[in-house]
Amino acid sequence: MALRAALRSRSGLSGLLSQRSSCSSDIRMCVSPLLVPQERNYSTPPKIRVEFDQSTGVAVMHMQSPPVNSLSLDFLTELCISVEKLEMDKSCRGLIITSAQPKVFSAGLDITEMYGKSPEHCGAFWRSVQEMWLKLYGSNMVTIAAINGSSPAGGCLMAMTCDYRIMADNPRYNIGLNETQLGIVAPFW
Ligand SMILES: CCCCCCCCCC/C=C/CC(=O)SCCNC(=O)CCNC(=O)[C@H](O)C(C)(C)COP(=O)(O)OP(=O)(O)OC[C@H]1O[C@@H](n2cnc3c(N)ncnc32)[C@H](O)[C@@H]1OP(=O)(O)O
Repeated sequence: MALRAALRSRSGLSGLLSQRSSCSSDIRMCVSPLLVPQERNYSTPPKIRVEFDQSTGVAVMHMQSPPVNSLSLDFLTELCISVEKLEMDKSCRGLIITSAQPKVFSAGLDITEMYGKSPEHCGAFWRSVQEMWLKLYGSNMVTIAAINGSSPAGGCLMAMTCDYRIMADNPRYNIGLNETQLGIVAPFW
């Protein structure tokens, strides 16, 4: 009940979704082995910003990777580490994922990760995709995708792994799986 109330409160969804076409502890990190080699590059701004409200137990994760929050290896690694850190904080019971970019929740997998890369990089990339949806789908937190923009393909996958999805009511925003149109076949898991 408290969580539901919290989600309706100022840190909740109404504010996030009202942005239609323009948006304007000490925890020891326990990072999965898959993520260890991918340390954050501190010369670039963070792609994920997390606001955790201790009083409500709800965290809001803002995806802020311009222009379209495409899911690159770096982005996914940062996202997974953020989820893991929140997961370890038992006072965090709810997670809202949303976009800080105008008009786009996430453009899906970063197309530039899919060509001209070494087999090792491709392997790491696809593992990070798998890690992302496993982490969100298996999370103990109540997870909500506040979809405040278009969310094709991998963006849709990310939303689907959450417990709840709420999408801004704007006919310009689309969501769905378009892999067949693109000629991409998701690898066997
Ligand atoms: C629980 C179940 C587990 C099993 C899972 C099985 C299912 C697997 C599904 C997961 C697989 C997913 C595959 C993919 O995700 S492939 C990526 C597919 N994505 C797309 O096709 C989206 C393409 N983009 C768009 O439609 C539009 O860009 C947009 C998101 C609607 C935004 O439109 P807008 O007009 O605002 O912006 P632009 O189109 O001008 O784009 C701005 C710049 O961003 C670059 N861009 C866009 N999308 C991507 C991308 N995906 N990767 C990399 N870069 C991207 C675009 O090129 C522009 O760059 P520029 O300014 O340099 O030109």
